[in-house]
Parts: sequence; C-alpha cells; structure tokens
Amino acid sequence: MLHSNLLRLVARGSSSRLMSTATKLTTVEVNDETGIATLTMNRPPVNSQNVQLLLDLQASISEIENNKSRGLILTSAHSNVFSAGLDIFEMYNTDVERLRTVWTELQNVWIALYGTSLPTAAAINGHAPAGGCLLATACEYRVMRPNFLIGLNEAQLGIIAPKWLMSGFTNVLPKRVAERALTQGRMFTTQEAFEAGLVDEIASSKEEAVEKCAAFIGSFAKVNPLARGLTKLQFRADNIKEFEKIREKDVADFAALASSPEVQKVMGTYLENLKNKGKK
Ligand SMILES: CCCCCCCC/C=C/CC(=O)SCCNC(=O)CCNC(=O)[C@H](O)C(C)(C)COP(=O)(O)OP(=O)(O)OC[C@H]1O[C@@H](n2cnc3c(N)ncnc32)[C@H](O)[C@@H]1OP(=O)(O)O
Repeated sequence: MLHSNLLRLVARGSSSRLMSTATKLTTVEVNDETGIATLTMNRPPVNSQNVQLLLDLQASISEIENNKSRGLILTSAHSNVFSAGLDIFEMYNTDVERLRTVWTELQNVWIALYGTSLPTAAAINGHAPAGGCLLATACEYRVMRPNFLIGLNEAQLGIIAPKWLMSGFTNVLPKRVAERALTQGRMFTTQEAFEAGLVDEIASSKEEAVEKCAAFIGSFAKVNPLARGLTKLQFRADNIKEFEKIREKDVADFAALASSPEVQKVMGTYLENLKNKGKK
C-alpha cells in the first residue's frame, strides 16, 4: 500500500534503489553496493532554480542524510546543462515577497549542501553558471565533462554576489585568481577550470564523472565518519558563522536589489536575449 507520496521503487536492477515522486524535480538513487546516493536535478530544459527545485533539493539532501548514505553525488538529468542558476523568469515582474522566498530557499539549499558532514561531490555534466556553480562549489569535489562553462557571472549581470555565495569558489581557488574571476564575472571552460583548480577532474561522460565522484567518496572508506565530518565542518565554520550572522539582512538586500527598476530592466533584457538566442 502506498502510504505517502514518497515512493520507494526498486530501480535499474538490484544494486540501486530509486527514491522518487512523480511530482519532484529531483531524484535520489542509492547504490546498494557503495551506499552512495546520487541526487539528480531534473527540471527541463536547464535546471533553472525556481522555488520548487530549491525546496526539492533541500528535501533530497535531508533524505540522503537521514537514510545513512555514505556520500552524496549531485548531478543533472540533462545532457548539456548541470544547472542554469536561478530561474530568472521567476524573479522578473514579481513581488518583493516572492523575491524574498527565492533568495531564502537558495540560502537554505546552499547551507544544507555546504554544511553537511557527508562527503559531497558534483558530477558536472553540462554548463554551470551562477547558481549552478554555487551548488557545484558547495560540494567537496568536482568532476566536469569537457567543453562546458562554469563560473560566477554575476558581475557581468551588474549584480554583486554576497560573500557566502562566493565562499565555495574562494575556498578552492587561489585568492588572486578568485578575485579576478569574480570581478570579471568570468566563465571558465572545463579545461580552464581544471587548470585553475575549480574542478578536480575531467570525465568524458556523465557515467565516468559519477564514477570518479564515487571514487572520491570511496577514498574516505577507512576514515572515521564522525572525525571526517567534524574536520570538514571546522574548515567551513568561519564561512557558515559569517553567513548565519547576515542571512536575514542578505534576504532583505537581495529583495531590494532584485526588485529595483534598474535590475528588473537588466533581467528583462537578459531574458529577451536568452529567448532570441533560441530563435537564431
Ligand atoms: C539577470 C539578473 C539577475 C538578477 C538577480 C540577482 C541574482 C544574483 C545571484 C544570482 C544567481 C543566479 O543564478 S542568476 C541566473 C544566472 N544564470 C545565467 O546567467 C545562465 C543563463 N543561461 C545560459 O547561459 C544558457 O541558457 C545555458 C548556458 C545555461 C544553456 O544554454 P543552451 O543553449 O543549452 O540553452 P538556451 O540558452 O537555449 O536555454 C534553454 C531555455 O532555458 C531558458 N533559460 C536558460 N537559463 C535560464 C535561467 N537562468 N532562468 C530561466 N530560464 C532560463 C532559456 O530562456 C530557454 O528558454 P526557451 O526555450 O523558452 O527559449
């Protein structure tokens, strides 16, 4: 009997379990042999992060923490985009309350992923601009397919990314490289990202990327999970504390900025360009 909308289905043979719902924009699949969970974003066409995707990501991260998985691999169901970042349509011509909700849920996903004690890795199987890069850099390890782009392009959009949003990025890149990239709003190709240290490995297919992520998580097999998790969190504690201090003000600042006529105009033009690109 189905007693909740959470269906636990046996999927793809006997070695993995798919935990999913018909309505969710994410799926969680746990490999029975390794105990590693793969969290897949599935909001066509580009996994743009609307409130629902952000809520589903949080629910999936909690589910993975609660089902005692050994680690989390974040990836995308789409062939050329990991995530296009925040859903700009949801932020355009809307009310301040909606903008507050969007930003609050983005913060919630980031802290859930950045602050989990589980080993985390991103199998970046497509472009990862802005919020896509945020999710990837919240993870501990990144493997990316060739010929895609990753980066925080906010400066190019005339937007200042807050410090917490940059912190995963600044954790992995030398300060000088991070400062230049952020002030330029630079998008790195896969090769450039690898050379700079923004991604750890390159994989020729999504399957290989997931395997490499699993190997990274497997490298902790002989390490006490409590000691591992607490050590990770000590490294991240300063950024997390700083974020907790400013999170409410950050929501107010974002809502004020994103609802301003100037930024709404930038969003309108940006959306127009995205739509026209599809017609060319
Ligand atoms: C712009 C001002 C924002 C102000 C708010 C401040 C926010 C500060 C912090 C920000 C975090 C963010 O995440 S902001 C989002 C930034 N994201 C981007 O700049 C990425 C934009 N998208 C792309 O560059 C490309 O779409 C892609 C490289 C991700 C994929 O390219 P591809 O060629 O495969 O696909 P298309 O470009 O044809 O797109 C397909 C389809 O998706 C729609 N789309 C794409 N990105 C978004 C998005 N972020 N939000 C909503 N919709 C998006 C695009 O319009 C196409 O739609 P149609 O098929 O209907 O034309």
